[in-house]
Amino acid sequence: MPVAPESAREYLGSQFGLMSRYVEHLATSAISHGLIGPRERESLWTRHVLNCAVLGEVIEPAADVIDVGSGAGLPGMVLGISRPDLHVTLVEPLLRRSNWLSMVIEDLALTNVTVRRDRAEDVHDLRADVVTSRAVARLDRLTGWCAPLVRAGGRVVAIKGATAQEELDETREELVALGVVDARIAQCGIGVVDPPTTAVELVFGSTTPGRAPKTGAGRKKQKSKNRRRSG
Ligand SMILES: C[S@@+](CC[C@H](N)C(=O)[O-])C[C@H]1O[C@@H](n2cnc3c(N)ncnc32)[C@H](O)[C@@H]1O
Repeated sequence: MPVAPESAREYLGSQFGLMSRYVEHLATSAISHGLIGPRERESLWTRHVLNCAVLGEVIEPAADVIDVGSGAGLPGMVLGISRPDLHVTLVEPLLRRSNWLSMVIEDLALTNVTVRRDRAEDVHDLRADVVTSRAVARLDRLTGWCAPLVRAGGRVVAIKGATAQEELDETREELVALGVVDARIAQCGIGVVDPPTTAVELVFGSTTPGRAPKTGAGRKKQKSKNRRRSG
């Protein structure tokens, strides 16, 4: 099994044992099922688990979290394990991945993590204080999917690489149109992971965010529907 760095033991405290079991699943069945590349095996603890666990630094106690595009549970499963106070829903559309996630939840007996097999944009009945994601889509597209899942005053927290600021600058207009009232970049895990994890935090206003405005054909369809209704 991949050897955990000392910082993992210190950082995770009482949750270290459970996280080690999750890493065992990542290093075995997640690789054999093609959810994680075999070359990632030696860096599971640093590039994946700790990189995601430190995101907990910007998530308030007992928050409801939706993780969009969880894949092998990154960052959602890691947050659910490292922070048992959170209630986490993993949204993942692919059957093989969502089945694997359910199997891990059962094996670890996690009562605060559930899986929803769906695309984020097709989820209409869930809202959370924080919507997380890593490596799923560019910020404007991702926010279009995530905004309807955020409670009024809540946040999207997306792990991004070194280009976070550039992506934020390029998409600012679209983000404002989607209801974002404040955007900032957080460095998480200073002294725990090197480099620290860069996260973009998008704060939504006090009114509930809606779906992305319809364009072209969608708008026309809606107009003619309205005409039929009023006629
Ligand atoms: C590159 S993987 C990243 C997985 C994981 N977040 C990580 O960092 O390792 C992207 C994941 O997003 C999922 N995905 C793609 N489109 C999605 C959508 N519209 N809604 C939710 N998940 C989506 C894919 O199935 C895939 O598991």
